[in-house]
Amino acid sequence: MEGDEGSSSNYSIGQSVQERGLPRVPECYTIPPSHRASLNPDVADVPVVDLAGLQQDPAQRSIVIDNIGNACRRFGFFQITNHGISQAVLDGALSSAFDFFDLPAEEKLKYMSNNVHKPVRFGTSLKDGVDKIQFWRVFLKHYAHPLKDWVGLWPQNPPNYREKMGKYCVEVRKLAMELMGAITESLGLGPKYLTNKMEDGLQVMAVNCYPPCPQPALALGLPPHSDYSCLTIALQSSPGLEIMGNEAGTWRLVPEHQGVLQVHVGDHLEVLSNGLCKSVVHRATLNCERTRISIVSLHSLAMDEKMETAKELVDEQHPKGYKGSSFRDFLDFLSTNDIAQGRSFNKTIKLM
Ligand SMILES: O=C(O)CCC(=O)C(=O)O
Ligand SMILES: [Fe+2]
Repeated sequence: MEGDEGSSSNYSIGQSVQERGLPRVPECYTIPPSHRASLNPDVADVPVVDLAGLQQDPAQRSIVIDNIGNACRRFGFFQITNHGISQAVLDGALSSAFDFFDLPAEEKLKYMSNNVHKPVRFGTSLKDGVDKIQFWRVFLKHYAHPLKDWVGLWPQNPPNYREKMGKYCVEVRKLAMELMGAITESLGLGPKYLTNKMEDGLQVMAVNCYPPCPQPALALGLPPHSDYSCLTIALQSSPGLEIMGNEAGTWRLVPEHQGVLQVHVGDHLEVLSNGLCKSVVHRATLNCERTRISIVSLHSLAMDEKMETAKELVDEQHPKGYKGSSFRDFLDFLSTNDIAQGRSFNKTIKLM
């Protein structure tokens, strides 16, 4: 997530839960009952948008654009099929991520850092010893666009990580650009409204690994948050993502469909659209059986480029609801605020 909560651990990351011999978790260190996940969650009824029509005649294209626009306004979230990224590329990215997290701890700890400004960093929310396991996740984050500027800093191990993850990053970015065009078109701003700014924009990959958790009902993988991006595209190895329904506090599990990708409206798209699109609040839940990986591609404007509300969407009835902010503003906020404690950058940029 573009927001995380410290990164230190006494665990030797990559060992199985059994090898770590984790004790049971004292109640006082688990998340409060009101924030715990159900082990039998309701399933979300979220749109699955078939992107094939985007390449077809104008009538087909406008149906797909309407579907995307409606999903962004109603849910801030949708899933996509026929997105053009082959199963082999998706599987390659996932397997290189699994291989990375399977490496011996020393190899991963080379990238360990708490500094949120670092372009490549490894971290963990398995906090400070065996007691405090509110959040049960290890992650690797790295910048990805332009690939040639960053790929040389990515892990050299496993040996195919750069190639397999690099291929996925390039393709998923192309897809994000296409989706952003469709979304700005659905807002009446035209398909090229953000193209130039997105060309120079950031792509940050959050590769998350949630090892099996002995008590998944007492912890979470990631706390509730919305992404500080324009648009996020996520690929997961198995279910675990939950989104908040329109009624606050109602969590729904995103159902699994083979080959499908998940699209989240991020805070910056909410700002651009003057609140017409809502960034989706989501969290990652855990299970006790298998490791889950999610590969999250966050797309935003350049580091110092402020996202402002489109003036075309502001009038007397719809006054500007947000102040402009850049990705760097967010990182600065993150380095001094603990998002796991409920601090949200999004709230600080709302004018009303
Ligand atoms: O693991 C997931 O499905 C969610 C990850 C996420 O929300 C993030 O990295 O921002
Ligand atoms: Fe997220």
